[in-house]
Amino acid sequence: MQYSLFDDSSAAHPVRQELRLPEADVSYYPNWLAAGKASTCQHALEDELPWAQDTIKLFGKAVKIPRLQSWHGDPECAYTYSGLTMTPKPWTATLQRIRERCERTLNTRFNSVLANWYRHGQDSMSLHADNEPELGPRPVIASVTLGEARPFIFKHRETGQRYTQVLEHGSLLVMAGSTQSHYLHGIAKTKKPIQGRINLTFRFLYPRS
Ligand SMILES: O=C(O)CCC(=O)C(=O)O
Ligand SMILES: [Fe+2]
Repeated sequence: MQYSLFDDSSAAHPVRQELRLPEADVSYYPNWLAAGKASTCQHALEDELPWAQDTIKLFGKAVKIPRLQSWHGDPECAYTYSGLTMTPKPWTATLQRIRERCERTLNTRFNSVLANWYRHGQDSMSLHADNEPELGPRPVIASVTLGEARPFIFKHRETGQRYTQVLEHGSLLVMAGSTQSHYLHGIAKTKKPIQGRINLTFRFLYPRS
């Protein structure tokens, strides 16, 4: 597919908003990708990735996750998520382009990405922290939204205080510092009739020693 994610000036100096969450480091970049490019990426990823509804173990029972997923990365990355060990599939052209753009905005490296496809309002992700040992103690997690806007919920682990940031089409949310130590995050179900959303969370995994 012929399109460039790099030929617009907004890529070099995207507008950044700092979210006011105590004991966290969270930034939000609205319109990080222009709407047309974000839609092109969304539809390319729908076709490109080998989406699957994976199964996790919940209290000893096999349960299908309420969304589709696909995990991609450099060959040395293997990742355990809710008891499910995944070996990464190779980067596709669209994932690689978005990865490079994230790396350029944040001046950091990512070696893997978890793609999530929330097909409708009944697809969700329960509250969790991205705190697997492979991520290290203060991971930088870059989360790109393509498609329907969904509220992203933060819940402080000690106080229980909740914060919501609606993640819009083409936006980038970055969680860094001690965010994962102090907060859980997730995407709730909704009864509203809504369109699909693809979310990409780029991570850097340290090899297991
Ligand atoms: O869909 C989202 O915005 C959240 C995804 C997420 O938290 C994850 O993949 O760990
Ligand atoms: Fe997460």
